[in-house]
Amino acid sequence: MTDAVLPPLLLLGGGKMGSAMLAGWRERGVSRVVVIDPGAEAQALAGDGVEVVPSIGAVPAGFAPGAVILAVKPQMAEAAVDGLARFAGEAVIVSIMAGITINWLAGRFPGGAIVRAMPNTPAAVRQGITVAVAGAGVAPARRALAEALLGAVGDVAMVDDEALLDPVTAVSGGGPAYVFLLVELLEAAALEQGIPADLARRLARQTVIGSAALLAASDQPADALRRAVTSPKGTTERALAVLMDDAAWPDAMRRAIAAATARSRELASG
Ligand SMILES: NC(=O)c1ccc[n+]([C@@H]2O[C@H](COP(=O)([O-])OP(=O)(O)OC[C@H]3O[C@@H](n4cnc5c(N)ncnc54)[C@H](O)[C@@H]3O)[C@@H](O)[C@H]2O)c1
Ligand code: PRO
Repeated sequence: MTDAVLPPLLLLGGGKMGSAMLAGWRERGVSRVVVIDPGAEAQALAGDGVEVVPSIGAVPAGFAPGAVILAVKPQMAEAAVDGLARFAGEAVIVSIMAGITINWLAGRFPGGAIVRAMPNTPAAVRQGITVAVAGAGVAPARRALAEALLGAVGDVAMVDDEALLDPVTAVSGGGPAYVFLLVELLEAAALEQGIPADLARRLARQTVIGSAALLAASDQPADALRRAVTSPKGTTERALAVLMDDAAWPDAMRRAIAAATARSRELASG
């Protein structure tokens, strides 16, 4: 399905994630996209078959999208989807909003085919990973279209259990933030050890970029790649002993993921 011709699309919210996905659909040769976004910045998305309108009322008359993608903040979902239900007869509804459940969406798109998904920002460079779940009774062709739209920006895993979306949001949805924090912390620690600022930044960035590329290119798991860096009685062993002291890093990561998972569930309950 990933090479299939994409139908006209309606995108609600052309912010960070919406615009990243739009770039992927453009690469796949989508013919027409209407983006609803009242923000001035979204105007930059217009051109080459993409129209940007400020409200649902301004969607061109007769426009019949094959999919409606919901990419506004969960807190504004209620107001933002008002008036969109009329598209649900023809279109699959794909939501990427954190914590917004299929049940909630079914209340706003009665009888609609709904797919709930959680992508991440590496989608902007087509290196994302999205986990998605289709609502009950979504026809295979609509499910496949949703998968193709999400697959335009990276890997996709379809699952059957919607409850998985909360920990997925914590792990891969927010995951890039934890990696970028690592870059920030590495840079700060380098500065503290007297490395000049421009070199500290270069070292921190390229270490994470290079490590990710090595992981991608290698057939070895992460722990083997870690061991390959860690010489017995060497410097890395000393550093890892600090990070793992009292299970500091494992414990912090466990608590962080549990906290984000709980927040995703909170968003779901309103
Ligand atoms: N940023 C991430 O890492 C990430 C990852 C996965 C999922 N998500 C989900 O994607 C959604 C969008 O997040 P984002 O980071 O792109 O946010 P964002 O703030 O960058 O984008 C939201 C966009 O919605 C627009 N908007 C506001 N009100 C609107 C309305 N009534 N109608 C249409 N558009 C409206 C804003 O102008 C903005 O451009 C959220 O629900 C979030 O949970 C985000
Ligand atoms: N960003 C969104 C949030 O922080 C969802 C995952 C990544 O809520």
